[in-house]
Amino acid sequence: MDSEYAEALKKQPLVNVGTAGHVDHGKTTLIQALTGIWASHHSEELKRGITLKIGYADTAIYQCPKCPPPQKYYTSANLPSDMKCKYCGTPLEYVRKVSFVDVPGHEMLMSIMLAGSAMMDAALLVIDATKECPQPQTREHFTALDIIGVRRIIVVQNKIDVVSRERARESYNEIKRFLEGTWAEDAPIIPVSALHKVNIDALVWAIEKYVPTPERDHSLPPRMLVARSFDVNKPGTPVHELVGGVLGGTIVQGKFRVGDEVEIKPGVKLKKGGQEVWEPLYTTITSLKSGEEPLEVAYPGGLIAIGTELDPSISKADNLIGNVVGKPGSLPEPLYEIDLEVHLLERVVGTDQPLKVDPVRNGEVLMVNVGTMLSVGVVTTARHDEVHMKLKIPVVADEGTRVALSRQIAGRWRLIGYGFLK
Ligand SMILES: Nc1nc2c(ncn2[C@@H]2O[C@H](COP(=O)(O)OP(=O)(O)OP(=O)(O)O)[C@@H](O)[C@H]2O)c(=O)[nH]1
Ligand SMILES: [Mg+2]
Ligand SMILES: [Mg+2]
Ligand SMILES: [Zn+2]
Repeated sequence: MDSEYAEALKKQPLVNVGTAGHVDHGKTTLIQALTGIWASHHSEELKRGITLKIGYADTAIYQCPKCPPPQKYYTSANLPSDMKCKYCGTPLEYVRKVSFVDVPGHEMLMSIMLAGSAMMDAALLVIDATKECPQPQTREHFTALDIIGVRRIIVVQNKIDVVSRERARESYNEIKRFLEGTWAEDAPIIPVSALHKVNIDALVWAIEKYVPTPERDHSLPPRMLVARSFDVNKPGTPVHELVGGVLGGTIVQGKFRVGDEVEIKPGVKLKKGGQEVWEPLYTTITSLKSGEEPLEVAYPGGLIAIGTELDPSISKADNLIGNVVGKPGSLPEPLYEIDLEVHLLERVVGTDQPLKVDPVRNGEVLMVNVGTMLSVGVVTTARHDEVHMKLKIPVVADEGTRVALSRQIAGRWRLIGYGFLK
């Protein structure tokens, strides 16, 4: 391990754990129990009590070297101020930082869940023990994790504070039956109360056991998926004090350094001779941050904020969501048309009653999720599993990348399958 990476282990999370699950099952409450942070703070989210955007919160995990698991585990959310074990008084040891990516469960917000899952190394599938399992978005998010390739999950059976012992057992059996015969059949199931912070140490233990920090090849050309973008200047800031646009996202490979030249693709939309075209942006990284921690070099893991010299009006209000950041010349060309090898699900799982998935038809409009990019396109040819589409917003991805496909059914986008980019 090089010394720069050893330093990064102390400063930034190097693993992302996401949430998944039906609306109101307690995903954001669980992230708060783990991190101490309410990750869903936009005014509209607070007003409506539902998560609308991708949320983030980091936590640091500590352990007591003397106590057994799960009691030995602590997080930033319950760290004693004297940094000593509350059972035996031994000074606690730092283990690692973990970043949590919180997604909405509402059926209307499936595209945001798909973008969020592009950033996850593992997921917590949160299931409300008071409700029969599976609920529609329990099924749909579970399928999405499979499609995006997040095949490391911990099932969190939540709200055990409000169920009888009998219902808890029944709920456990429903979960077991739901997972039976799937890739997640042996996933651990941890009962908790996110609201009352019961058994959270057992969940931290499961995260330590089942979600190791991924080993990555840091020599790959760097790439970041943009999940947020901002103008961080307060209104009325004098021109000479303005700072450039900020991009928030997760690095999927390689590492970025302050001072690096970068390209951002597909970039910004322009009109040229009546045609909409996207022009890449070029800029220099002026700062890097993981949470509040300034970094010289940033590795995959957590939400990294990249400060740039871009005109902040370009990056304001999440304008650059879905873009990919890399070294100039290293990113694939934006694709305005795509060829896909399509694999449809047998059933639409996000509806109340699962429906059969009809084949892809010529002329129909599909929603396409690639990384954090959301686009829609018209199918121009569909022959068996070969589909050609014209996209409204171009996507930037390598050959072989998995693309999630959704179709409007009764006014809602429903996941129907995936395709490989040819
Ligand atoms: N009794 C009880 N209530 C809980 C628990 N966890 C969450 N809740 C409540 O369930 C409701 C929904 O919680 P959220 O954390 O917003 O659920 P969510 O899954 O993030 O919801 P969306 O993001 O909108 O899908 C809130 O009223 C929480 O207080 C729990 O362990 N016990
Ligand atoms: Mg939420
Ligand atoms: Mg809610
Ligand atoms: Zn102890």
